Amino acid sequence: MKIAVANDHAGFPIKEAVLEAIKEAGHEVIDLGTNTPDRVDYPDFAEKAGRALIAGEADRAVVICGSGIGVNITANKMKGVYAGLVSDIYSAHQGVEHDNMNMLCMGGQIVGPTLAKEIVKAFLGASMMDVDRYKNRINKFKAIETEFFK
Ligand SMILES: O=C(CO)[C@H](O)[C@H](O)[C@H](O)COP(=O)(O)O
Repeated sequence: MKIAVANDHAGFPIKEAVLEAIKEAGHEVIDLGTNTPDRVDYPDFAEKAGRALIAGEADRAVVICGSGIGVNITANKMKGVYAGLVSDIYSAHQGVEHDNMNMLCMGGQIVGPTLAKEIVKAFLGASMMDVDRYKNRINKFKAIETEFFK
């Protein structure tokens, strides 16, 4: 898969670990920055990753800020982006399996590089489960998205 990666200055410290995890799992990185510790604004980077998903340039995205909250809020304003704020391995795969999460958000000030790698690998290794009740719930949140976002 092609995986978009975007982060602000506070996500930068775990970025290298995230890139390593994606490559080790056999996927291609689309690096959307930032690539220095200089202060930037997280919405600009969450937006880049969301646009890459919506345009079909990326299959999934990993986005990092300090807490993960700013990028998570921003990304979920974009129709077609289903972002989850994750700091544990179970949620990293369950979010895909049950909820079709296509963007993983993490906090670079919350999650260390070793855990971040495991989270990314769990996210990328997961697929949406073919279970009617999960699909039905997704259809329900997409109906809400259609009503409120357009
Ligand atoms: O965590 C964040 C938003 O949820 C950001 O990454 C920043 O770390 C946070 O807003 C603090 O910003 P600062 O410019 O580094 O003080």
